[in-house]
Amino acid sequence: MEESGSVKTFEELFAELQAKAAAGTPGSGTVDALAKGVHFVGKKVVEEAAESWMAAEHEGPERTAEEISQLLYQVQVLMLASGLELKDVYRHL
Ligand SMILES: N=c1c2ncn([C@@H]3O[C@H](COP(=O)(O)OP(=O)(O)OP(=O)(O)O)[C@@H](O)[C@H]3O)c2ncn1[C@@H]1O[C@H](COP(=O)(O)O)[C@@H](O)[C@H]1O
Repeated sequence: MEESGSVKTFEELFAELQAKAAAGTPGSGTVDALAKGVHFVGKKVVEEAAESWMAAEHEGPERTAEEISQLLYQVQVLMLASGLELKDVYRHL
């Protein structure tokens, strides 16, 4: 599964989402999700976790990677919705 072109890292994505949340960027799905709140975002996390599991069992590595990327995104939105930064999570690793 070689990646061509530019690759966004976990840290880069979080910085991008933080900036959009702080600016309230119009048209941002992240800003919209944050406005809906923790309950809405939490359900998205569970949904993407389930889809990652199903992809891993039935759909192969490429689809699994795609679903996991969405799970990582939703987890980051949940961090923002909870007022957390990456360092708050990393200190538990
Ligand atoms: N990586 C992601 C990402 N992964 C998933 N998603 C969102 O999560 C949703 C879930 O994907 P699905 O295909 O499961 O969604 P769906 O079932 O078709 O649609 P839903 O009903 O669940 O919305 C997508 O519709 C996106 O809204 C993401 N939205 C944004 N990003 C990244 O976040 C950055 C900021 O995005 P904006 O805030 O929208 O500018 C972008 O540059 C992207 O790199």
